Amino acid sequence: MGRLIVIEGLDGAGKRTLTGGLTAELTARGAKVTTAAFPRYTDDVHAELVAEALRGEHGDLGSSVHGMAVLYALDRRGAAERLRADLDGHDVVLLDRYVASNAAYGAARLRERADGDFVAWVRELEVDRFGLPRPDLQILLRVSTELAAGRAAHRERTEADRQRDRFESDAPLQQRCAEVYAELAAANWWSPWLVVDGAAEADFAALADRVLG
Ligand SMILES: Nc1ncnc2c1ncn2[C@@H]1O[C@H](COP(=O)(O)OP(=O)(O)O)[C@@H](O)[C@H]1O
Ligand SMILES: Cc1cn([C@H]2C[C@H](O)[C@@H](COP(=O)(O)OP(=O)(O)O)O2)c(=O)[nH]c1=O
Repeated sequence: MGRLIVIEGLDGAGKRTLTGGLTAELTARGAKVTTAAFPRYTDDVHAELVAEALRGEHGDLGSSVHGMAVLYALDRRGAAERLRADLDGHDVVLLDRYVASNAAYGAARLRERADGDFVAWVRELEVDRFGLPRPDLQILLRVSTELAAGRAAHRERTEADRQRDRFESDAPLQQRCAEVYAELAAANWWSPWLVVDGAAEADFAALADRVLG
């Protein structure tokens, strides 16, 4: 049974970059690694609906925090069987965003904290009801909202298909989201967390040690 490792953080925190670097380091050590990223915009109809709602389609769906969260959750539910198979066949499965993204972004939109009703609702839905695999480690890439926004804006200008959506360009929302993430990590919500400074160059060797337990 492989280890399920989740990378969380704001848009522009460096999750994709860390996923790539960590995969290279782990593979160089001989580990069998596979990765996935949520939302699975091109592979799942629920994630497709999320993208459309973020563009203003589907009436008031995009303004419903719970409605959007159910779609993100159904995307993961549809991936659960594949995730379990991947865990059976690999040493490490690395995920770029998972259940905690739903908790952090939804709570931030509702101006709640990590100990509020929304985060408890996400846990009941995705953990208790959908039975999604529990991560062995959740890594929070912590960066200031200014740095994350600066990186995301730069990426938006230089890479195709990396436009920020309206929530990702909302600085106060990102700030509240960062706070909920910090609280989730401090509480070791659902499983153990590791907080990493995303402003610096990542220490892939040290991280790989933690990932391999
Ligand atoms: N540790 C880092 N130091 C400097 N720049 C970084 C670092 N990590 C990522 N970046 C850059 O910041 C931008 C956003 O990174 P990315 O990995 O796409 O973030 P995310 O997946 O969290 O949205 C990219 O242009 C990337 O090259
Ligand atoms: C996976 C997930 C993402 N989100 C939010 C976080 C981001 O604002 C947004 C999109 O995720 P993101 O990973 O930033 O996708 P991309 O950069 O490819 O557009 O969705 C949730 O609210 N709940 C979730 O479960």
